[in-house]
Amino acid sequence: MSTPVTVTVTGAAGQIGYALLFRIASGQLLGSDVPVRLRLLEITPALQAAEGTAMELNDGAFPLLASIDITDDLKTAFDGANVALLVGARPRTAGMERGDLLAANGGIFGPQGKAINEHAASDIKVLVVGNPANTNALIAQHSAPDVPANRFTAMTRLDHNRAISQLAAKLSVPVTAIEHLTIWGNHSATQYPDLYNTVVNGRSAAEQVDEEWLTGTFIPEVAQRGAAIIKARGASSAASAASAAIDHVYDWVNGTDWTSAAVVSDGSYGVPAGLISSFPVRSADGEWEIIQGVPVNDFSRGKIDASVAELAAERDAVRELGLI
Ligand SMILES: NC(=O)C1=CN([C@@H]2O[C@H](COP(=O)(O)OP(=O)(O)OC[C@H]3O[C@@H](n4cnc5c(N)ncnc54)[C@H](O)[C@@H]3O)[C@@H](O)[C@H]2O)C=CC1
Ligand SMILES: O=C([O-])CC(=O)C(=O)O
Repeated sequence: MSTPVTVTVTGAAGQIGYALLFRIASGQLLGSDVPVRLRLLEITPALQAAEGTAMELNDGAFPLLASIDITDDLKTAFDGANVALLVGARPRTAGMERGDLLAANGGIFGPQGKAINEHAASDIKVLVVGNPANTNALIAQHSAPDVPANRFTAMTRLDHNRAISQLAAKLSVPVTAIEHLTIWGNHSATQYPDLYNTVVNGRSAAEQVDEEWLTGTFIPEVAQRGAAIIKARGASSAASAASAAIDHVYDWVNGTDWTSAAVVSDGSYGVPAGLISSFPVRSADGEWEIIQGVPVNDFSRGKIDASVAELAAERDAVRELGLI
């Protein structure tokens, strides 16, 4: 058994937290031989609910769960953290303008980034799940100038997994037959799931589906899947979001040849350096690397540019608000 890894989860009493914490405790986040210390950050009124979740975690008698701390204090939450899952965010409510949403989230992700800068372990890895995830990650990253920028990531793995599932169903193949799928851009309705570079049983996926399905069904259904889940369930995706967060961190720590993650752009594929955008990535030795040389055709170029333009507009808006 290795030494325990400290994992901080914000918004721990929320829906995603409830699905996520049990999977972390069971060893699925880091590996079946890695003990974890959980730090649960919540706002003060939700501390009691977080205590309830902690009671249930204890009742799971997980062999890998070394300790659980519950707090509303940022320093306590991030002190010595090796992995931070930033799930808690301010949701958009009726009548709220986009600027208000960004400002409210700046008030959460700015101080959390600062606390990570000051108190987290030197190997800290951050995954932002709370929406708008890419721009919340950008705010946190800018508030942590001493942490390497590439430690801040945002989640597009749920979109990636949704796209794999939709394609597998369409082609009547198992999900394991699908390789090299990429989500580009923002975790929003402008995201672009790219089938031109996706390979299924050794052949291009785009060649195995008709163009009408690709543009008229697949792309919008992947991009709007979150809204479809809200309509059907009466609540937003929680277990699937938690599952994708597990996949993202597991692959970051343990390595993968190809997946999708929103990482800080180095200018690859014409995405302005500094934006946190989804790319095809691989991971080795605990570091994401943007996969180079993926062909981008004219159709893909237009879709990627549109999503990246939205990210740039969000960046400009938070810059105007003084959040970065
Ligand atoms: N990137 C992605 O693919 C996905 C992102 N999401 C986003 O994840 C976020 C969480 O979703 P749910 O768990 O369903 O929401 P939820 O509303 O059930 O839970 C959020 C929790 O965060 C807490 N919270 C709020 N502000 C906080 C702060 N400053 N510090 C610590 N905790 C705080 C709340 O008290 C609440 O318990 C939302 O922003 C949602 O839009 C959801 C699904 C997919
Ligand atoms: O819109 C939401 O809160 C949920 C979300 O991001 C998704 O399901 O992709």
